[in-house]
Amino acid sequence: MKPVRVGICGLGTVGGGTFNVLTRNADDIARRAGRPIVIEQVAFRSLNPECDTTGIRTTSDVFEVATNPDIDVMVELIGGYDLARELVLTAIENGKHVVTANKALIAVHGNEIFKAAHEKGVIVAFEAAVAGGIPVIKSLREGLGANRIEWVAGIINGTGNYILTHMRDEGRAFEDVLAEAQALGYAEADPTFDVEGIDAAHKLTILASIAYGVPLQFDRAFTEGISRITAEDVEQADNLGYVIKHLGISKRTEAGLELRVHPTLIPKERLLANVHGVKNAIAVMGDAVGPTLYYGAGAGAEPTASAVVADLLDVARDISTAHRYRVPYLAFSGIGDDVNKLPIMPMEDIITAYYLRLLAVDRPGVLARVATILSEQGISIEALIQKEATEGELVPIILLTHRTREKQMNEAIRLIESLADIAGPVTRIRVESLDEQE
Ligand SMILES: NC(=O)C1=CN([C@@H]2O[C@H](COP(=O)(O)OP(=O)(O)OC[C@H]3O[C@@H](n4cnc5c(N)ncnc54)[C@H](O)[C@@H]3O)[C@@H](O)[C@H]2O)C=CC1
Ligand SMILES: N[C@@H](CC=O)C(=O)O
Repeated sequence: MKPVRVGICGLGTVGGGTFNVLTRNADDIARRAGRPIVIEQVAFRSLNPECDTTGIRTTSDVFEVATNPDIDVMVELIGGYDLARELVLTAIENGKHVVTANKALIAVHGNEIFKAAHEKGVIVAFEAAVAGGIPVIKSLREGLGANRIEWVAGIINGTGNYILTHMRDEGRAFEDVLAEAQALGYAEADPTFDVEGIDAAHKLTILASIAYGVPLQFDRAFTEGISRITAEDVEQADNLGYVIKHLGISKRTEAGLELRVHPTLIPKERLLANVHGVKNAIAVMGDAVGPTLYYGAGAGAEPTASAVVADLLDVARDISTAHRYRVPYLAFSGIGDDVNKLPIMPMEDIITAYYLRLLAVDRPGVLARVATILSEQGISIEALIQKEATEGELVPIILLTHRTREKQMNEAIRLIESLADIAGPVTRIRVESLDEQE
């Protein structure tokens, strides 16, 4: 059968991995796809020393690939928003299928890109955009296609989980572990995307769109990163029986969809609490199947390449089918008026339990004043740790609350921070028991 001809744009971590996996496993891939998948052209700024491009057409102009009539599928691995958008739209305009690992691109410009692809009858596949090598998009789109999805929750940033794991287990400094994750090729070009939760919010936006059949709404996601987590929080969470993980959480509720990314206390015995290093794990609850869990490498050259090449295999199989019969890539059906109108809930309406850490002046009555504020907001305390005070020092007070509405907690924190006995901002970490979820 006629080969599928691929053009790769970008030969960095993922581009290099994709090039090497496609080359090394060419025979197996051809057997699985029913036809060979060949690299026709590669565009890069500087050659990746791990890739032997001998005999392959190369260029420094990515648009040469997007417009090359000898190419069936363009693989976008340059990253970023604007140039990648222009490149992908050019490839679509030129009738090419597109495979990308670029979650920023899909989360922010996906609605426009899918509309263009739908009109042109081409495929835009993006398995590698969420959770590296874990086939969670395929699982949601196809394996769980019979289910009404109730919630999706998971660790979806490998760099962040790598940092939290090594800070906890080895007591290492944040910056030191981040530099290591960058050297290993896990981090984004701008690592603030990893540590401030933006990358995870991109991924959660994509997962929610597929899970519930809603348009991509990155601008509605609540996003908080791990940069303010201290060693003290990690230790106190441990004392209370919890582990701090950075989670993306999306739940279907009667009021709409929750879409939130933030550090979270999870009970130590939960599966997600035991996912370490660069590994990601996503739990999905379907009404028919119940809870399911997807686990594996969330970043890195060849794990991510595994997902990119899986998309190429899908494209190779799908292009022999009329496009209206293909599994829709984004939501439930074509891009049009029939999209699901489930609203994204305001963060103020989210209900969860909280871990609070405050620094208090050691004076009689301070705890009573804090407890009164919480009680006046209808918030009850589940556990409390107050450390011994040393003369003249501020005392950390750790509180674990029962579930309450975010709006009430915002007001309680505002009032606590205004007390003369309290120094500095209150640290708040949300708690997910995941009880009803696993
Ligand atoms: N590194 C990882 O583990 C993962 C990365 N991704 C995504 O994959 C994409 C690529 O990421 P990495 O490979 O890590 O980045 P990278 O920075 O290692 O590679 C990007 C490559 O594209 C090249 N490039 C950029 N603009 C170009 C242009 N105009 N013309 C030619 N070459 C150009 C750069 O020189 C670089 O070699 C990003 O969208 C990223 O979010 C997704 C999953 C995992
Ligand atoms: N920077 C990302 C790469 C994969 O998506 C991460 O660390 O998860």
